[in-house]
Amino acid sequence: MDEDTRRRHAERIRNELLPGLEVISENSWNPVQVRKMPPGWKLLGCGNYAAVFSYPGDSRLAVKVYAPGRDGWEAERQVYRLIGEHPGFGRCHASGDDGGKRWMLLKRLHGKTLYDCLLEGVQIPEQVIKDVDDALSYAVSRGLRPHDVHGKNVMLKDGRGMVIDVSDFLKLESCTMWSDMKRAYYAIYKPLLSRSPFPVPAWMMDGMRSGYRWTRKRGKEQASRDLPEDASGDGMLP
Ligand SMILES: Nc1ncnc2c1ncn2[C@@H]1O[C@H](COP(=O)(O)OP(=O)(O)OP(=O)(O)O)[C@@H](O)[C@H]1O
Repeated sequence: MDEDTRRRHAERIRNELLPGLEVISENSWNPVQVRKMPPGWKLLGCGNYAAVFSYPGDSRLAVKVYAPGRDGWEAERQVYRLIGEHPGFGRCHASGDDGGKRWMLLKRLHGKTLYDCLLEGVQIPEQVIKDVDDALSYAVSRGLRPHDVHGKNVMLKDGRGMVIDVSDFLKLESCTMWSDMKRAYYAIYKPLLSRSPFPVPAWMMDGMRSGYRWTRKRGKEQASRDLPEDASGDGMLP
């Protein structure tokens, strides 16, 4: 995207979207809420930190606006700068902080998250796993540490996989979510579900997520107990 186009989009976001927009976050463990939104802009989704909108008149673009009081904007900008252009990731074309309203103009991603594929019984090809592996190796080669890569943060589009959330890639602690996900894919999904996938009920997905969260928490507690006393600071934990 050239500099003029970038400036034009930034002005439109500044003048048309931000003045009529109210995104609030009550806490960091629940999705933000959009209280007010100007006409013509449509909500694509809410995370715990930010809301993402479609860009009127251009289906290749999306605008992410962070809720006041939620950090992550600076780190996410930095990660996108380091990633540059790669088919396994989105892209940030421009960003700004206008009177505390922090936004990013992103490449809009069209597709289905792996979580939704399971819920809807959509087949997840092995290529997705390979694409995400490639993307994460590339991220590591750029000095990043992939973090929080799980079924809701990986998208399937035309048989290919893409990582949609890179906001935690500067965190120092290691994260096993993607290797756990891959293990489940090869041990359970590929032999049992990949040939004739069926919709996995939401209650079962929620049960698996809770079980997984509980196992991770137990693992971390165990690891912290196993550390020698002078090495038990949080930064040492996996
Ligand atoms: N580039 C994009 N194109 C289309 N939709 C997107 C894009 N980025 C995010 N979304 C949608 O917006 C939702 C929220 O975005 P995202 O997960 O990045 O927010 P967040 O607050 O940073 O997330 P988290 O709660 O994981 O920290 C996503 O679940 C997805 O539905």
